[in-house]
Amino acid sequence: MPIAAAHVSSPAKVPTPIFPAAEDQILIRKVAEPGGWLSNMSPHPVEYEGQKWWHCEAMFQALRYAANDAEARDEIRRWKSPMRAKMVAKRFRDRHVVAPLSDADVANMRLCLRLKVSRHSDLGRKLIASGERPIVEDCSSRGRRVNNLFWGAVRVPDSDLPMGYAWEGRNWLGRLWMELRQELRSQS
Ligand SMILES: Nc1c(N[C@@H]2O[C@H](COP(=O)(O)O)[C@@H](O)[C@H]2O)[nH]c(=O)[nH]c1=O
Repeated sequence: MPIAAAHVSSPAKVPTPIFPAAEDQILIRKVAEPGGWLSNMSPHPVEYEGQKWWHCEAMFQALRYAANDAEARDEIRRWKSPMRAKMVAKRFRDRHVVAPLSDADVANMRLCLRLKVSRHSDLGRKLIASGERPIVEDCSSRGRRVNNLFWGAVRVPDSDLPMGYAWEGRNWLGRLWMELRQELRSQS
């Protein structure tokens, strides 16, 4: 699927959703933690249009740059450390053709997750085996920043709820994983 150069748009100015925490939820936090295989920082290489990426994070960050912006894309692709790739990507941010947190950014994230499970079939099986468990990128320790509230969610204490807290955030990463799980299940 070719990636069209997308155009800069801002995320919709609508209130951030609040949703319940569930006892059986899978949390995406650090790679070494149980849900870490769902993180874009996990060491699962992906391939796209003949190029190999060490992890989804680098590919995702690079897709914000034009396909012919070799300087940005190649520099991001060099780094085996996902945090390093993410930080290096920021150097070129004035050349973004895909605006962070835009619809095109979400579409790119969807593509990264698909490539990850298509190359690592064990992850696809693990995803299906997770049944209906909600998947949430837990960004609580990183604070209420706009990107955290977009890709993930943060805990909001609420002593009236069974878990003692709810989530605030759009949780796009978790939602895209749940969408892919549904799709894989319907194909299996
Ligand atoms: N910001 C962050 C993580 N969040 C990840 O960063 C990506 C979004 O990048 P951006 O929109 O540029 O902030 C996306 O993969 C999201 O899941 N993860 C981490 O371990 N540590 C971080 O500090």
